[in-house]
Amino acid sequence: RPLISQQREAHQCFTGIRFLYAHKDELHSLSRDIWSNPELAGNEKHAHDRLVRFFSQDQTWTVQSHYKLPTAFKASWGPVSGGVGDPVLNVGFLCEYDALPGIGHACGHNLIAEVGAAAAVGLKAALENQTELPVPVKITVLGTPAEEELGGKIELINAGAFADIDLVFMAHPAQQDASFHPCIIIEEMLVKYYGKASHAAAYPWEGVNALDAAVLAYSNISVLRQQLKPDWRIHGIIKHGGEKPNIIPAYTELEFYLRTPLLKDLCDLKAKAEACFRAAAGATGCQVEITSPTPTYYNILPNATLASLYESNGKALGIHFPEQPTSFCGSTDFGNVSFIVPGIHPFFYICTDALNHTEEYTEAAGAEKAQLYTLRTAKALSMTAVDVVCCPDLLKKVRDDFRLAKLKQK
Ligand SMILES: NCCC[C@H](NC(=O)CCN)C(=O)O
Repeated sequence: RPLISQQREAHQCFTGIRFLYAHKDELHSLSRDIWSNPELAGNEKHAHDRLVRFFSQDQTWTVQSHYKLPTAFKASWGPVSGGVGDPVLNVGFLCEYDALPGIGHACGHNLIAEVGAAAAVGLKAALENQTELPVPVKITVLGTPAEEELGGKIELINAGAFADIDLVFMAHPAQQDASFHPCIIIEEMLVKYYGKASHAAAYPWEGVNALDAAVLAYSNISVLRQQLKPDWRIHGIIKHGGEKPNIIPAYTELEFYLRTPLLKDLCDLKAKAEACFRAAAGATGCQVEITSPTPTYYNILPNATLASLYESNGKALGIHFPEQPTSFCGSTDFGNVSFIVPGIHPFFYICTDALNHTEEYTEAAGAEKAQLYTLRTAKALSMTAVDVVCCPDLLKKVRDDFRLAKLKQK
């Protein structure tokens, strides 16, 4: 690229970084407030209102609260630069903000909200007053609730919220920095056993024990696990196990998560798991009902160009990317987004060795020392967005990677 374009781009990045540095306390207070008021999937009212206020205070953002879902929102800015009538490039940033039952922000979604908001306002600062961008650029921030459960992004996809977005950026706290980690497919299974109550001492022979069915189901799955491929996962809990020791349980409920890297493997795993659940019903004489209450979360599609840009920008900011990042074997509804819009979902270190979904991670996600890493991640995302909006060749490569990654899934 001509030197003049590179210099202009470097200047834009610098402006974005300086803006984020100047607003670091405000950004920390945003995530700290969300962290102090943890809310479960679909109930993130406080976080929603806080983020809506954050964007509304700058009147250049157009903010839609309760956008398509009660606790989702949309904030849009632009378009800026480009010729009148030119197609607009709409750059999306995602904020998650749901917490976990009992342990608060143990997955650091308060920091995801901060990263998404910070990267968006950083990009806006970088692009403001630009008159020579190759295409007009618009920024859209989507508040995407209910990642830990329900699949808020999938509902937003189905409601058309991603239809006009061209690129999508978010980042997730973990144990290490990684520009890409695949995240695997997940399907939930809810299993209900119906038996018959009876006095457990006086007339046990009259009862049909739904807890026995649940225990057998749990054991069947544990035995099955020995024969599964190393990268498949199946794990669950007994959600309802009866009322009282002297009442033979007439009803029990289990919730299981099934995960595989490939969709075709998920079908095999589902069939094996169902056989385990039905066998437990047969052995105990219970009726069984098996459902999948939430939509399937897909694996994340890689985008090699975005990942390599993110790594270069991250390294320039001091981020260390291990050669072989240890695997984070979780799942996310961002996977579904990655199938419809080119995007990136890097992971970032937050100055702790604690593991996600533990109380120690909750502590770390609210700590001051996570801030340097969180804002550095936001800066790397903004810089990556600047690279793509300033260089049509890169945008083309990003789109080519997206098409190729989808083809490889078939
Ligand atoms: N019911 C969906 C669970 C998703 C959950 N996601 C994560 O832990 C990663 C991001 N929060 C999971 O168990 O993988």
